Amino acid sequence: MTVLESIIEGVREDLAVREAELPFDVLRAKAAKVAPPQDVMAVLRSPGVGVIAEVKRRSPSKGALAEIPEPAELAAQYELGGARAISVLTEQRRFGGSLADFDAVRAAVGVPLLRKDFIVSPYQVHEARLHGADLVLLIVAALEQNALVSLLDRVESLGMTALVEVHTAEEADRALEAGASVIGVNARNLHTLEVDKDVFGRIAPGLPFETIKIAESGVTGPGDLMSYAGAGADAVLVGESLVTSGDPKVAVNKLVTAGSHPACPRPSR
Ligand SMILES: O=C(O)c1ccccc1NCC(=O)[C@H](O)[C@H](O)COP(=O)(O)O
Repeated sequence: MTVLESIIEGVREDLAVREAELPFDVLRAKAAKVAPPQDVMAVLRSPGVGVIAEVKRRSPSKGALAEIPEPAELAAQYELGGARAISVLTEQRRFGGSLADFDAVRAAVGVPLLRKDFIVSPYQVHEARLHGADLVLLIVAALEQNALVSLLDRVESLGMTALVEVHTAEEADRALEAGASVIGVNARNLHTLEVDKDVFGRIAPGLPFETIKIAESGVTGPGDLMSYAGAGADAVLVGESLVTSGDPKVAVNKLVTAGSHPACPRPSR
């Protein structure tokens, strides 16, 4: 079993518990009453290379990263530093996240929020909406094509935006066939955990100009942002280097400053 398969096995077990506690129909009805999501496409198309800053306590690849006793405080620092959006990991077993973290962050910041989890069921999409998500991650490697199409449609039917994550050219083709408008190219192979920062540069130039392109993982500072920008990134998604920085506001702001510098190559939208 690969790392991704084992994560999903745990996600399905935890999901079954939540479904038993709050039936799908009740969840859907509650989610329908939540204030509508933000126009994430407009935010992601704004000038400069954006930073999506992640609340990430631990990971299968690195183990414990940061305690983050107050995710709301971390997120507020990200927002003050200029993050364009914030990603909150809600998977508990491997990443130490939760929907309670998501709620705390939602209450603390105004920027769009990404529910970063291993979404395999419509239940999780409505759950994301119930908790105020604007963006939902869909990982191509975790989904059969029919499921990808149907979850993407569901995310969009609820007014949210799907960040469709790929790691290979074949997965990028599947994402485009499914109708993805925002594609994240993850440098991390979720089966082996190997990080290859050149993957973005191999895949992104082949994507349509109008597709929003997000470079995920392995960003350690402005140099990485600049090189992802040179390969066509509209935004970078950063976790580890921010949560371990000691000063997340400054660390985000260094990236934001690099992404808005006139010398930073970026798509003119
Ligand atoms: O981070 C991991 O080890 C990991 C392992 C298996 C599945 C997903 C994983 N991470 C999710 C992410 O995509 C990253 O949290 C995100 O791109 C930020 O990456 P980084 O800046 O390298 O923390």
